[in-house]
Amino acid sequence: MKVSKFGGTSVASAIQIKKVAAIVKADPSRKFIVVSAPGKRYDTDKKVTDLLIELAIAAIHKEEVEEKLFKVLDRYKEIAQGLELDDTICNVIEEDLRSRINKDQSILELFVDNIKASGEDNNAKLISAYFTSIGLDSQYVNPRTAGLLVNDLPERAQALPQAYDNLYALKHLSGVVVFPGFFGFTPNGTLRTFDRGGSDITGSILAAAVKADLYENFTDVDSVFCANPKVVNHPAEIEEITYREMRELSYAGFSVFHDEALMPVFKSGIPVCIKNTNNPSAPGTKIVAKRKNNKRPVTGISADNGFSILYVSKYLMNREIGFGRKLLQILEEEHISYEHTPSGLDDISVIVRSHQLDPEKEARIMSRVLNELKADDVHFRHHFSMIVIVGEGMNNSTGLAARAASAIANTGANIEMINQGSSEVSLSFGVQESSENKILRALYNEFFSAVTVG
Ligand SMILES: Nc1ncnc2c1ncn2[C@@H]1O[C@H](COP(=O)(O)OP(=O)(O)O)[C@@H](O)[C@H]1O
Ligand SMILES: N[C@@H](CC(=O)OP(=O)(O)O)C(=O)O
Repeated sequence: MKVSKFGGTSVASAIQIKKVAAIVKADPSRKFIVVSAPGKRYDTDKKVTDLLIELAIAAIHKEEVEEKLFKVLDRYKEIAQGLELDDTICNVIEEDLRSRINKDQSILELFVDNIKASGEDNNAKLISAYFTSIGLDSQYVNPRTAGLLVNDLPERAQALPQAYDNLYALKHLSGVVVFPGFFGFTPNGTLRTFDRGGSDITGSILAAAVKADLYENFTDVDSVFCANPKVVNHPAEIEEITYREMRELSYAGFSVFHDEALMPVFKSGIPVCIKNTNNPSAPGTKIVAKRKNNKRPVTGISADNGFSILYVSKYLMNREIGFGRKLLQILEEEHISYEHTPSGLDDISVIVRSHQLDPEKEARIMSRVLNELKADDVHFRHHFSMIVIVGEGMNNSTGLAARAASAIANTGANIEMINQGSSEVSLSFGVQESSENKILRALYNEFFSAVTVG
């Protein structure tokens, strides 16, 4: 039995949803269908989730919401018409959305999460109605009724252990189950969404809970590529990749699969297959515990921007017991998580995602580091990208860091930071954001050109 998740691009229009139905019909073992909100139909289009965020913000600011509401409703109407569904489903969706907008706004994150989640919730209702209309025995299942329990982190919820036992019971439902991705409920009934792109997480939780044989993740590309196809021309396809490699690459910028979606299936040993809704006969990419083919040291190279560096120097830092702990504690108290901490004898840098910072926070942190840690120098630098080279074979390969550094140097770009992950499956380079794409292309040429990918 399979859990099949269809991403935003796969459910963005009536034409796409017809392809989904054909895929589901073609294989009776596809019992659990997890769906996203309608995504982009073309490059400059807006995802319904983004339209819903705009709607929620307008409501919070007491602005006129009707126009924004109709932008969302029109997407569903166009889909319903293309699928030849009558008005009933659109009326259900409009009523649902209006009731969410009229909810209490005293806790803003709760209000926004509730509106955001309607994207997948209403799409699941619509897709189930369509399946039924074409004679496919199907039912929409609500995550609350099903017991998808999560902790109380707004926009970043995580499943609670109890969720897996609750969802196991869905195995006994008849027909195809259509399940909305992206959100769950706390034990006291509060709706919480996962991180953006989090329908992948729902699919993984469900696959682990019902002990699926395979978790299929349908998207708009034939496979996971060795590098972002929007930056590198025709990158090589990856046939098989380990959970560990995929998590490193997803976290560092491969937007095709959410990094947090790997843990539930990894723990249960359920293989994942990334497939293309527009070309379902293509074999796709398998994510597995152990790869057969290890002939190349590097499996993929990813890049992501939006990083800042906190630089701290103090003479004799190496002799001071607890300096690193105190520094990280200051960040902890500002609710900032960190990515890397490369250090020298008298200095340390902390790499953080820039979206966690603002000018006041930065000023507070710098002042505390100067006053409490008596640092000689402290400052923030912004607009950095992290380029990460990943491969299970890297720990047995000599000279790889030198090859990477020289490929980067040949682009004329400066390396601001190098970090070898402790697991030795990854090597990260901090570079200026403006050099990101040319470095990614140079590294791709260094490690992949003229090599057969297995
Ligand atoms: N290394 C990669 N391999 C494949 N796709 C990638 C990679 N890096 C970025 N992408 C992008 O991820 C996109 C698919 O992810 P996403 O837009 O989240 O799809 P969905 O709508 O199915 O959730 C692809 O269209 C592709 O442009
Ligand atoms: N719709 C949500 C969740 C999601 O997973 O979407 P997608 O499958 O389009 O990445 C978002 O845009 O974040």
